[in-house]
Amino acid sequence: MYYQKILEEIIEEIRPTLGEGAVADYIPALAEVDPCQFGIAISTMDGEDFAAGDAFKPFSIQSISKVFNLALAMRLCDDDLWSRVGVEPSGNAFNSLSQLEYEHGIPRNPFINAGALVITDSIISRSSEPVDVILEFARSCAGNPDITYDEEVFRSELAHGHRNRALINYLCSFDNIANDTEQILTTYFYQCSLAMTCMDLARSFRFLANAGRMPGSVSPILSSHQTRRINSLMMTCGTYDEAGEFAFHVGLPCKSGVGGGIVAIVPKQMSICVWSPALGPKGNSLAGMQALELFCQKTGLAIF
Ligand SMILES: NC(=O)CC[C@H](N)C(=O)O
Repeated sequence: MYYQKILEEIIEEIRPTLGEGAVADYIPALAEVDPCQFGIAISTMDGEDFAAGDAFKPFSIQSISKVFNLALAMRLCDDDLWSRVGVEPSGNAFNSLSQLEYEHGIPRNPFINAGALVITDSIISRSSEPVDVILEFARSCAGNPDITYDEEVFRSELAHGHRNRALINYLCSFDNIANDTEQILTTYFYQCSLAMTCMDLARSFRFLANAGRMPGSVSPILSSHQTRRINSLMMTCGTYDEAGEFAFHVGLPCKSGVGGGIVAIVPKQMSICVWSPALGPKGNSLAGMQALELFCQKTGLAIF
């Protein structure tokens, strides 16, 4: 009940600021979401779940899906990835084009859009039905067979994803794409449109807090070495050009999405997901970041 009380306290403290910031309107379907919603969920290593607010309401996970995709790609073709995508924070917006030019088509990391497109491309090279494979992976991580893609969000992004289309063509010009660009975009927009709840996401990412293994499961999803690498990338690159602020104020590996969700990992203890759709200027949920900071202050949990 200790954690439940903390989550309730956080909601009370956050409530006056809900709605500050702006929803991501460059994807029209996301512009219609009520900005004042807020949910938070925790799933611990000993199998306890805690939730408050809108924690059971599905939302568009957007770039949080890049963690699923990186984990899948590391399972399928780990060694091939790191010559095609870097591991440094970009210091630029997640959808920036300019850095690709002077870095010769090698995206800085797998969590900016250019890097995620390369990762999706590598999954397509190894699987005949990538859209199904990604959905099945998300469902099995969450332990929820009802998770689906949100077709409206998918179609909205497919129709308006001009920057991603520019990025993939640019990557092609540097010979860093192996498959059909429309198939990669379709797969990427589907993964971004996954609709999941805070509770689904908190459960899904417990393997990242537990050396690659879901608590209670015998078969690991990733090795402990691979898991450490994903956590490191989340810490340094998971919230784009705000990763320094997150490390400073929160102190946990985090991954955000423009749907307003943020997942955070407390190694060996739990996975946390917060969601509130209104974003700050770097594309991260404002209330979500505040909630994670409050959580770490109240519990003293942090990796340093
Ligand atoms: N940061 C994000 O969540 C961005 C994901 C979004 N689908 C895009 O490609 O722009």
